[in-house]
Amino acid sequence: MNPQALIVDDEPDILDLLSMTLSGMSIDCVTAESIAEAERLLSQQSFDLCFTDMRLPDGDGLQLVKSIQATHPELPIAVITAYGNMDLAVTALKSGAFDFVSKPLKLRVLRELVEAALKLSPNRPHKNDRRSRDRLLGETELMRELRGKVAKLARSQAPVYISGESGTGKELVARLIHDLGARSDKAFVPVNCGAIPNELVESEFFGHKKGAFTGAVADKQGLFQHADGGTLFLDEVADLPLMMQVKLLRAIQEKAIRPVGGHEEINVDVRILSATHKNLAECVDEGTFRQDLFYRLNVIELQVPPLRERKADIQLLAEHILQNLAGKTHSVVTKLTPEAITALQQYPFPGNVRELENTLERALTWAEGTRITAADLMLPVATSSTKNTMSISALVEPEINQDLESHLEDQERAIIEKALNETRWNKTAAAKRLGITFRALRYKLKKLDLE
Ligand SMILES: Nc1ncnc2c1ncn2[C@@H]1O[C@H](COP(=O)(O)OP(=O)(O)OP(=O)(O)O)[C@@H](O)[C@H]1O
Repeated sequence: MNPQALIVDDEPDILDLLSMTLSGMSIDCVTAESIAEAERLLSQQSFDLCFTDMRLPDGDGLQLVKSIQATHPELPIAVITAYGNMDLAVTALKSGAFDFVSKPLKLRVLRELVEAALKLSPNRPHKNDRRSRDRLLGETELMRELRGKVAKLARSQAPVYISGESGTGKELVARLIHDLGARSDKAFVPVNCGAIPNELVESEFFGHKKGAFTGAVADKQGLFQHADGGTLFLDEVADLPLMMQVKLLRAIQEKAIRPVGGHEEINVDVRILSATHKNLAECVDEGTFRQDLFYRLNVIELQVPPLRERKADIQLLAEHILQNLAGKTHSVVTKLTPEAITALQQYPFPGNVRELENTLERALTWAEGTRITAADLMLPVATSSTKNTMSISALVEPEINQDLESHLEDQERAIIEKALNETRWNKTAAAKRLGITFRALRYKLKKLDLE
């Protein structure tokens, strides 16, 4: 049987265009001219997809989005909005619409939307639930809730802004949203926005034409093209230079990009997920992040809680990490003594799950036999503060005869070395722990002769 679509609209032109396009894709269409008629049809037969106009004779499309959320949460519903009415589109996405299309309808956009919607078959969530439980571990209420939200967001095309401290699992969450959704057979492209030098950022995102600048020896595709049909994950999005923020906003709005040195626009169909460990709303207040872009990225915010708020999951996570490490080295799984587990549960983990991974990997090198003791963990003495900052208490004893500047440099060097050691010289992770950009860290490494 062909997939069934319900189209709710009272404009004959739109009805015709939609019916023709969908029929061309072997989809059977049933039309309704009002919310009441749509609800009657929904109670009588099952549908695979629904389109609704925003303005209907007996109410607005949002009403229908909400009632379908309540009665048929598995049914993808797309809203048709007037050209340029982004506010309404965003509200619809927040209310649970799968996606939106603006008038005048573009056939390409319509087809992509329909294809994505049809990939979400109603019996997928159960399978998904097991899959996400195996990857995003945790049995605390917080983690169950998070997995529920991830599964729901995977069924939508809405941009999601993932907030949370460093190392909490934001990228893992983004990957899951992609893998459980309709775009999973296309690429998931993660990009660390803070790690791209300013002068290259535009060409990294949009690609360039041969000869566009010195060194552009051949045409090159950008990240948007790599992610076409899939998902672009903008990690550390707060670090994006302002000039690039304007261009990114345009690309998202137009669903098109122009390579550096190119004259033609290229259509792209990309779902945008973003994250940062910074407070993006504060960045907007401080003027370092554009409000309009924030509004477009943050259609839905998903918070990943810090590890210290889900201590009951620490043991489960630790055992899983040790199992993985044993698998990598083909050795017997090392166990934690009860004291070691207690020590882990009492430590605030400012670096969250990533710090737990690093702690256990380091402990393995100290552990004797197949047991990790509390001492092997070498956890820093917890400071009273549980904030996501490092303890910098007396890293380097000041020399009386030292001038202030070289003393500060020594302190800086010691803190940076500590962060680098704790992140196994992963500069991106170290920069995050230090609360500075990748670029700033690179500069400091050079200045302090640490490279
Ligand atoms: N709930 C979890 N279950 C299993 N592994 C997890 C979980 N949360 C995080 N991890 C692991 O912890 C590490 C850090 O996670 P991830 O890179 O997703 O964090 P992040 O919040 O994106 O960090 P950053 O802010 O530094 O970019 C990864 O190896 C990830 O697989």
